[in-house]
Amino acid sequence: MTMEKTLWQQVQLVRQKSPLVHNITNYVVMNNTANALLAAGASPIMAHAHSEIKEMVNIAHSLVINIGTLDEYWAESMFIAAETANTIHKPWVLDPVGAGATSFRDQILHQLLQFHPTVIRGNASEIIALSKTNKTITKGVDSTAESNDAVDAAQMLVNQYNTIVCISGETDIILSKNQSFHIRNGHPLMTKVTGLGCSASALTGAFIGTIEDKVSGTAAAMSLLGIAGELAVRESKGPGSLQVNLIDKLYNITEEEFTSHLKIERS
Ligand SMILES: Nc1ncnc2c1ncn2[C@@H]1O[C@H](COP(=O)(O)OP(=O)(O)OP(=O)(O)O)[C@@H](O)[C@H]1O
Ligand SMILES: Cc1ncsc1CCO
Ligand SMILES: [Mg+2]
Repeated sequence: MTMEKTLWQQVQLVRQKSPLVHNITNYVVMNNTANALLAAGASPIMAHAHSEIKEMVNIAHSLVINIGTLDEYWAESMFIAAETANTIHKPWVLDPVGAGATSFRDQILHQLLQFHPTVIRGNASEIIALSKTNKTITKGVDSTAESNDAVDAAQMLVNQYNTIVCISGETDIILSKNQSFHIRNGHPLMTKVTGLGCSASALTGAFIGTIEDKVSGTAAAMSLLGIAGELAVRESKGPGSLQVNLIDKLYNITEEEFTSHLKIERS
């Protein structure tokens, strides 16, 4: 089977299985993230109360931890969730929003890494900062580096934490121990809608909660968002309509659209 077909089958599998994705994410993107998951066929739940975290991780198919609007209470929620996921082998995604911006973020991220995220998805600045907390170049939550600059940093994270790393940007680069993907879909206007990286992480959660091959699942999730994004841009007047059109495209995308627009290389 071609890679295009395989990844499309995974998109369909998420629609059929409708995985429950437990998100501990930030206040900015909760709504868009839940809508992106629903549009792709998954079932989102946002929950962070300490009293319910363990049960929620147990019933969910996957967990997504996003430190965007971190505070002390939520940090503890994240530790409980990540520890539970690691213990019961539930796949989980770490989105290190704003890594390197403050020592608080870096400290929490360092602790979360000890629970071996299945996938880490961040922009290039965040991945670099995550690997070298002593030399930070993150400026807020937007990337100031290119995906390529972050490859060495990502490789280090892959080896040290036995994880998959996805560096998002103009090219999405997915690295694991034995294979890598470069995906050249998406559109620059996507950086003008808040939280599309967060949606990428959440979709990755839905796919790794459904698909056994976590690297391929990550590639399918990133391909879906990139293609849906570039097709949605064609129907948009600016970031406002893009946000809405992207949700529609995640829901409506056809096999023909997916397979004919996919720009992916595997190595
Ligand atoms: N310059 C670009 N050209 C084409 N597509 C892009 C570009 N930048 C981002 N994208 C698309 O947007 C997606 C989200 O990636 P991005 O790196 O912007 O996330 P992020 O910085 O974490 O965003 P946020 O923190 O706002 O959620 C990428 O996977 C890609 O499809
Ligand atoms: C703008 C912003 N600030 C904290 S989280 C977030 C959403 C993008 O990650
Ligand atoms: Mg981000």
